[in-house]
Amino acid sequence: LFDRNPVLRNWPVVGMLPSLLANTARIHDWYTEVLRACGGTVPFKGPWLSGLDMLVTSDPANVSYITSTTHAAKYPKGEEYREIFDILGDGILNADADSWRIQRKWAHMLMRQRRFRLYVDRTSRAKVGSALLPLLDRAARDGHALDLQEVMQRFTFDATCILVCGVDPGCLSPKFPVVPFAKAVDDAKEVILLRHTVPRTWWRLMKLLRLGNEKLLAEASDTVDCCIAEYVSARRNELLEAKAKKNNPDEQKEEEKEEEEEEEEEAVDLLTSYMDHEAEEAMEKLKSDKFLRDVILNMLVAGRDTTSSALTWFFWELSRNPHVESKIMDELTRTKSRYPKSPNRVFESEELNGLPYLHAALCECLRLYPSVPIVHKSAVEADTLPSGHRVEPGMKLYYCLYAMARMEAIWGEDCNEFKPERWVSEGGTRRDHNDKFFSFNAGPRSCLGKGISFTHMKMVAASTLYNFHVQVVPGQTVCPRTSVILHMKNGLLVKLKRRCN
Ligand code: HEM
Repeated sequence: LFDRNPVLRNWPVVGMLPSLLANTARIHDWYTEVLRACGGTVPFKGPWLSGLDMLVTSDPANVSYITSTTHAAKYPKGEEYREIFDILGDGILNADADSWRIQRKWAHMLMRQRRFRLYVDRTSRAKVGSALLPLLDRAARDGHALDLQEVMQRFTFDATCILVCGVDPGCLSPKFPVVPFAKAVDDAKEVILLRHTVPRTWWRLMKLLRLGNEKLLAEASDTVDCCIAEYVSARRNELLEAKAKKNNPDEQKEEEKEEEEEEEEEAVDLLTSYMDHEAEEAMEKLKSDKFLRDVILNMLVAGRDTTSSALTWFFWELSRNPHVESKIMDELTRTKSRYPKSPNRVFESEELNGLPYLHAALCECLRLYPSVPIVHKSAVEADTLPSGHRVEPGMKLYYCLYAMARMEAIWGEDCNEFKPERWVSEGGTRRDHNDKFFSFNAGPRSCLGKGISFTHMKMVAASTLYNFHVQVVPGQTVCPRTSVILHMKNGLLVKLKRRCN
């Protein structure tokens, strides 16, 4: 089949690698074409003895199987993934087995606490009101074009840093400053992508010698370590001071008085939650500097680019579907602001819960543009997938979510269209797409930040749309970049116009 298949040819010795290399620049669309032509699952053959063989699938039955509670342990991230993403240390994104289980348990517990959820609501609202809207307002008054992708990346870097470590790095300032921490994370991402395209022995050698891209990665890693160490030590000192105050009866009384006056419920970032947790004994290992460094970096990586990618594609789709924008505006204008005289309306988290059409439009955006377009797994034992394909121990498995969204057999003839109605039911949002919507992964390794990301996305989308009309500058080529995250290749230039509400 493959030898005759025009989209994926299996050559002697080099296998299917030439086809892959020829299509790297449009990898997601190419995988879509290949998977359509091959019925949804295809064994990819790399060059002989290269270890590049893998099974690529967009079959929802396979993905449900691989991610299910019963089978997930047979399909971990694996050693190779851990080595490529070594900058993530032993963090949750990189971990398997017991290490993953313990981290997942604690992260899940701390992220579900009311004080953390309050912190997410308050800080994202504050960031939208104090940084995002003023920046858009200035661009609207000056009439100059902005790269919306850059704006969204800067917003989510700050917002995620704030909720993870309680520090605002100030990326989203009018002059778009270079923030070493953010730059280091970006540099690391680029080099990690390149590691996927060269033989392992080659980049291992470069790493050992600290040469070329590997030198850049090593420097980025040093910067990340340095910045996080500062955050951790600052927070430790603050907590020590707070504890000392608590032990001093006079100061404690003063504090209680202040707290009564403020009458605001406590809200804290994730780092403080880890350090301040009552189960001191059990948490001792989890409070080490190395552990906290890995938690911070993994959460930051998990939360930042995923949310900004979704928001950028969302505004692009609205510009192509004005009827969807009108429906969202209808929904937004039906809600009443508590501060009608404020020049920039920032939505409150309670208001965001009552916007089913906006929710549906964001789900539809994540269906067509899954922020993580390809998810990697590796098999630990022999198995047969629901599609009938055989899996061997050590085999790599890729599931392509971008391709899955574009399969008529899965989403119907209109699969390529942006249709929020797919997600609307009489009672609100439809829940019956769980068997084919995997943008937040599924099963025991499903995304822990889904709720946070919806808070961020809705806060940004509602507040931006309510105050401004976002006009995409015509004549741009909009397509995905070849990256582990579904960024736009050339960014998205927009102009803003203030709305008269
Ligand atoms: C639109 C936004 C987001 C999308 C589409 C998304 C998607 C995903 C996906 C596909 C995975 C599985 C990745 C894999 O196994 O390789 C994942 C895992 C994860 N996500 Fe998200 N994510 C988003 C936002 C966030 C945010 C804001 C946070 C937290 C700040 C977060 C925290 C995590 C964590 C901790 C995991 C690892 C879970 C585990 O392995 O047990 N995510 N996410």
